[in-house]
Amino acid sequence: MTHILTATGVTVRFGGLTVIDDVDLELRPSEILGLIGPNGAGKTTFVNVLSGFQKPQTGTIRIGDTDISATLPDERVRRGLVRTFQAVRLFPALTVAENLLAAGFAMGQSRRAAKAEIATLAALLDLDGWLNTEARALPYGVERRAGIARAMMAGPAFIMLDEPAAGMNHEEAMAFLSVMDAIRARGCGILLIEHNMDIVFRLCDRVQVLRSGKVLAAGTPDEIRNHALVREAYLGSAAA
Ligand SMILES: Nc1ncnc2c1ncn2[C@@H]1O[C@H](COP(=O)(O)OP(=O)(O)OP(=O)(O)O)[C@@H](O)[C@H]1O
Repeated sequence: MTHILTATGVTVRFGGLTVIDDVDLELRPSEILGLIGPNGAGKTTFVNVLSGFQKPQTGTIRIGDTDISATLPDERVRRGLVRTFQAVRLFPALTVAENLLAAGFAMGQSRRAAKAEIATLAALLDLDGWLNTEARALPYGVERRAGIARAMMAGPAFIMLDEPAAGMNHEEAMAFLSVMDAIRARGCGILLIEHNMDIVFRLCDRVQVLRSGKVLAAGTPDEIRNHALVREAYLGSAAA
């Protein structure tokens, strides 16, 4: 059975401010869904809700038919829903391999199983030459790939990436495109928060646009690129 990640009717208020207003979202296996919108639109807050770090006022999160709305972040990871953060949070004094091993142990994997997974992910994410480097010494793009590898140690069905290409140079951003394709090829659905529209339009199967906590538009990259409201509200002349 194909499980879909579904969020329905999510609303989040901070004091009197509604930052997410009745938002729905669906993510399928092997799909890359872009979540875009201006600063403060509510993208990170929405990922916090999906990952269990933010309790919404209303709304339901499901994987397949299972309602996971009441579960804690760790439980969601065990159910196959993982995320990365805008700031990569590796243990700085541990090597990349040690960081990944720690993530495997946290999932209850044996040393042997974790090491096999590390080898697979290192090849997938082009980390082979970096496994014995301390996290604090990693170049920026490599550090972000290591953060994704750590999240992938859980063997997720869905991964949510919060601005994974922020601060990457052009070469790193292009390498990042093939990393996303490799993750998708494993059957993993990807929710991608990204400000780089070149990356979003190249990678995503569908794009959902948030503005002021509401869904402004949703569709294929072509539909979004040509959507009058989106062009006006967000893309401006950059979409031309
Ligand atoms: N813990 C909080 N308490 C109060 N307000 C918050 C909190 N977290 C976020 N906000 C507000 O909620 C709104 C949405 O913020 P959020 O970070 O989700 O937007 P975003 O779309 O991810 O923006 P960016 O692209 O800048 O990361 C903003 O107005 C922000 O100031």
